[in-house]
Amino acid sequence: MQLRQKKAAETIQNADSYVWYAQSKYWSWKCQKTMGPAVDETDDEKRLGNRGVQVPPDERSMFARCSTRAPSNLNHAITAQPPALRIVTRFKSTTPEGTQSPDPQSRPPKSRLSKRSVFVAAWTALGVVAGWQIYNYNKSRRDSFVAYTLVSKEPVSSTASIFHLEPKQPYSSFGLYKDAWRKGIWNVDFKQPQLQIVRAYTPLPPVDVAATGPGSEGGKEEKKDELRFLIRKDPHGEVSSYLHKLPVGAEIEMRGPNLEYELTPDVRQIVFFAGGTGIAPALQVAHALFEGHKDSTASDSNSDSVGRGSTTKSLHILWASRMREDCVGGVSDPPPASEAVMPPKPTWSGFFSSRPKPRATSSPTQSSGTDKRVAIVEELDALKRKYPGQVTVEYFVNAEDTWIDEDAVFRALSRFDDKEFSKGSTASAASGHGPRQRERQILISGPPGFISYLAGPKEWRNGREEQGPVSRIIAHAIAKNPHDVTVWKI
Ligand SMILES: Cc1cc2nc3c(=O)[nH]c(=O)nc-3n(C[C@H](O)[C@H](O)[C@H](O)COP(=O)(O)OP(=O)(O)OC[C@H]3O[C@@H](n4cnc5c(N)ncnc54)[C@H](O)[C@@H]3O)c2cc1C
Repeated sequence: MQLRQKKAAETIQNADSYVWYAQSKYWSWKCQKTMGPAVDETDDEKRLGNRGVQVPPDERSMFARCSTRAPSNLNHAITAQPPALRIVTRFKSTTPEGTQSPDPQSRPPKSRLSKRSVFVAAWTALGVVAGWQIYNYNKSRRDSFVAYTLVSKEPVSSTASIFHLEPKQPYSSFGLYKDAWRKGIWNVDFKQPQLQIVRAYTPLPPVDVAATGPGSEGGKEEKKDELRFLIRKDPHGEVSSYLHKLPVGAEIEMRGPNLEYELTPDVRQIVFFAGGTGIAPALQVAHALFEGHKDSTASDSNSDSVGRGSTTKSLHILWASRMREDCVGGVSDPPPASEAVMPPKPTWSGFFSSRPKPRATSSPTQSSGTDKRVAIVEELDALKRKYPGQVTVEYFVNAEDTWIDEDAVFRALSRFDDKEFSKGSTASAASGHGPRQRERQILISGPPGFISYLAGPKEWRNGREEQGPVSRIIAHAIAKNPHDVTVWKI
């Protein structure tokens, strides 16, 4: 400790010597004479004058030689001194040849050090304050409602439309949303102003014009600040029926983003179970999985942080709709060629006796002949074209008696490639430990009944909604087709 203090004092002395040396040279030049120490006390007094300028003894000697004969020069000398000199030389530590280090007692190193400390502390404090202000600014933007305009409503089916919204003000929360798109699943709150109630809605990812193609049915250009939402009309629901009644041009108050699920860069394979408008989070996940972590990759935009290409990523979506009109034109991808072994039929088939008996099939894998496709199906098809073989979709339509049952989950698990890791248990799957479990995820998003039917309900604990244990169809399927996988109920 003492040694460190001594070193610091030496450094300062060296720096000071450099200053004095430079100053003596400057004043020698200015006064056209060689500098020297004051000859006696009177000379010293004269040099300092009565200006109350605090000049250390050594410094006085330098200014003085000049001022003894020409007192006006002292004035000039003090004001004309280069102001930045001391700060600049503070960082120099060598003593110029032929100069003497000043007496350390005359310039306590502590005060010099504290000046620098004060400077550094001031900048640090400024940085902290600025950071805090930015955080608060973002938080207040997130927590306060912002006015958006409903620019168009695009009917998807008799009960659902895609709402296109633009911010009323040119400033907007675009920056906040840009970050959210990269992260994973997020939503915003819409306000019903008369009742002062809010409901959450999930934005659809930006339209990829290149993938849909400007000439194609889905080739629509999206404005930078625009947000789109797939909103189902519940005739008895307060906010959804209010939104569906709004005319184009109406104002909607929105607050967000609220991040629900963060997709970490190590996630490689996802099986996504979507129920109804739960397809919106599935599209968000597709966006985050394939586009979200591109920035963090070093040289190859197709490589992740551990050097594997984005071509090793995969997403299989199982989308269940009530009616065919919600997914018109959707054609299921065939199961993978390697998938051969089907699980034994469940012995507990009567378990869901209150429900229609599930059939272990998704909707047809052949096109029905009609070219008409609803907007969401077009977007899913665009994803499949952009990431061939990596994005696959199965459609289930309850009205056509196709259900996501245990066989469907079993087959979906077979899409997790890399069989060498195909081991584990339901318990470990639910715990979410181990690198493989982070790389492979099962996500379930939809109405509470849908989540509960597939994996058991979420649970309320200490005033918070928690995941709850993974049970039912997903748990049974994992038990029969073991994979290290993490299950998330969204
Ligand atoms: C994170 C999140 C994201 C979401 N994203 C979307 C999305 O992208 N798109 C979308 O369409 N929806 C989404 N939702 C659902 C949405 O938030 C609303 O819940 C939905 O629109 C219905 O709200 P509402 O106010 O219209 O209905 P509510 O008024 O909440 O009513 C819902 C249903 O409950 C019934 N009900 C109400 N009160 C009673 C009562 N006392 N007794 C019996 N029944 C009652 C109503 O008849 C109605 O059928 C999301 C929900 C969450 C949590």
